[in-house]
Amino acid sequence: MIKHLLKQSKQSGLEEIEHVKFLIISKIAYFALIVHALLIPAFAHIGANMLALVNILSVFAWASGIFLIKQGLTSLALRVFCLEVIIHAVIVCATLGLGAGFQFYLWTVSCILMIDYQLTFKRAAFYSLVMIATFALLYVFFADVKYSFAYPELLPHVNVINIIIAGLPMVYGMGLIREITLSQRVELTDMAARDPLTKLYNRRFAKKLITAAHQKSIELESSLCIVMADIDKFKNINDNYGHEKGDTVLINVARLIRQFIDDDDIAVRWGGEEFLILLTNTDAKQAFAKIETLRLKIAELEAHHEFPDLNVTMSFGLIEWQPLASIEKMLQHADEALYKSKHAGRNQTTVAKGQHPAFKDADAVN
Ligand SMILES: Nc1nc2c(ncn2[C@@H]2O[C@H](COP(=O)(O)OP(=O)(O)OP(=O)(O)O)[C@@H](O)[C@H]2O)c(=O)[nH]1
Repeated sequence: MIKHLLKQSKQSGLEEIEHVKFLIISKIAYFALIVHALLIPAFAHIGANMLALVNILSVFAWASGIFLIKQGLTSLALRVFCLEVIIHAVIVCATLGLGAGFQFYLWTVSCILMIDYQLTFKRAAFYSLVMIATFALLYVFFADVKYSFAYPELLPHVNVINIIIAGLPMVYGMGLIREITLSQRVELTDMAARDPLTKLYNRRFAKKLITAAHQKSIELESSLCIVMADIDKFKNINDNYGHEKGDTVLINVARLIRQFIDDDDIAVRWGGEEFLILLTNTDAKQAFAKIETLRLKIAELEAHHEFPDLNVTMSFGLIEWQPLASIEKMLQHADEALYKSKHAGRNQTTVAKGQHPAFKDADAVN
């Protein structure tokens, strides 16, 4: 239920909490309105006419609150509900005694007040403490009030029902805060790990992933390839078609790379128009074939009706990771291979010198 509500809410952060709170409070308000309306004949039936009258006022208070919620004044509605609950709890306890359990709603209200973000923390805490003090004072002043109406045998059941109904919003509220906190933590971790434009991993975060993938490849004795990739003449794209189009090209290239790699592979926005791809379980020969396919796909990418003459190509440099070599050394070799691709005319893939038997005779494979 909580997850369902969170999914309904598209906002993030405090707005998300406010929106979910709005959904919950709306539901609770309708529920309370119906319960209070049903209690009017019930109280009249047991002879507690005063309570029946109070319940009419309560129905009016809950209906006003619902109206305020519909006007977008959720926080004000919340305060109306809190006031209603306090006054009602005190009057009911003074009339029926504490055995019916209506005093427990004060605890519910004290929790709800703490998640009213329009109140400062100090003020919310103060009001909550007033609720708890009121709860304690009820035991001081009304401990001796005896139930003197019809159906006394039902009192323990009413007590249990009130305890459960009063407790549910507290458990529900804690569950809600827990889910929101968890989902926001995941969101924040993801935001810290990814480049906002391309949604690929950013360089800082990727280093951890690359190190972990390297360790794993050593343990499994599997091959691992580092590929450095750079969009050709990207400055010209910006200059000729505008920075926004340049951004779109970056997004489209990143999407293609993401679609192209396997689940265990890692794609990183390494710099402005430079990307790093880590291909796991892949030797240099396989990586070369794979990257060549990607290169051709990228060259087909920007047949854009708006800019029919816009060609996007990429140059690549790749190296198979020698298990004992450092990440810095491997990145340096992959960069050198990329530089060779650029130097040899761009839109090509170069395998770093002497890195794999399949390429042992070649300085570079273009
Ligand atoms: N639109 C856009 N441009 C960016 C972004 N980051 C970097 N750039 C631009 O990318 C361009 C990179 O240009 P250069 O490093 O000269 O390289 P190049 O034009 O791609 O030439 P070669 O790499 O030699 O093929 C610069 O003009 C940067 O302003 C970005 O996030 N969006």
